[in-house]
Amino acid sequence: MIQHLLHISHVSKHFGGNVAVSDVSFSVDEKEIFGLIGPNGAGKTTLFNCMTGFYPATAGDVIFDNKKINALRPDEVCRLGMVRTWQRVKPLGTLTVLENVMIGAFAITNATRDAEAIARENLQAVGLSDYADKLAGSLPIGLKKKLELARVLATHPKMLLLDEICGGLNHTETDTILEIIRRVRKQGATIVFIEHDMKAVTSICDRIVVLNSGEKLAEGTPEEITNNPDVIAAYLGGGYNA
Ligand SMILES: Nc1ncnc2c1ncn2[C@@H]1O[C@H](COP(=O)(O)OP(=O)(O)OP(=O)(O)O)[C@@H](O)[C@H]1O
Repeated sequence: MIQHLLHISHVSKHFGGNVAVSDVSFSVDEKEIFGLIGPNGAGKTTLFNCMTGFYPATAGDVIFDNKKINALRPDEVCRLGMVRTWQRVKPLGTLTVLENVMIGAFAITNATRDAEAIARENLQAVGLSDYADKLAGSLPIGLKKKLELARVLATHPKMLLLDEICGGLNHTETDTILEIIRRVRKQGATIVFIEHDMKAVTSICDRIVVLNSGEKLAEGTPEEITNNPDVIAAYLGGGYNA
């Protein structure tokens, strides 16, 4: 039976007088790849921050795996199985690639040997095994994004929140990341994906929510979203060709 793994219920986030997210509700099912799209400043990252304990929501509830997680800290949310990547990837540059991924693994084990084994497994999963001993700071952006994926995968998440994981990548790098995401879903994870690259979004997402000025503008399949006149007017532009 398909179950909602995540339920966002009437979530709002205000920064003083600035309403960044306004009364947004939607649900994500187990093993879905779910897209969160919208113009710059629409509130996508703020919503991720409210979901993962980095910001308290001003109003509303975040229910993950049947638990209300509004008041939890980011590390507590991570231990429950929801983990995020950052739009601007910031690995610990003076640690090796392996050590960076081990930090993720320490969310699920205290044993260094186990953390190393989990880290190596996930470096292999993203194709970074050959870079294990390199300093993370020395990697180009495409490999840093893969490192970011390996780090969150090492926490063995039920749900991954990916914030522009394809941002700044070329087509080949994007395709590789999308292939990894498909594989991760096949292995049982659920994915929420913030992305501006509409080709990537429509090729990988089962369903999409569109935010605009903090409000939910539309929800549907990629086909419904790319043909929605309100979404075309607010985000995709008149020249968009579904
Ligand atoms: N810490 C903060 N303090 C004050 N305002 C903030 C803060 N974080 C975000 N905002 C504001 O909230 C609104 C939504 O920003 P947010 O970064 O969530 O949008 P976004 O959809 O992720 O945009 P982008 O696609 O450019 O990343 C913007 O007006 C932004 O200036």
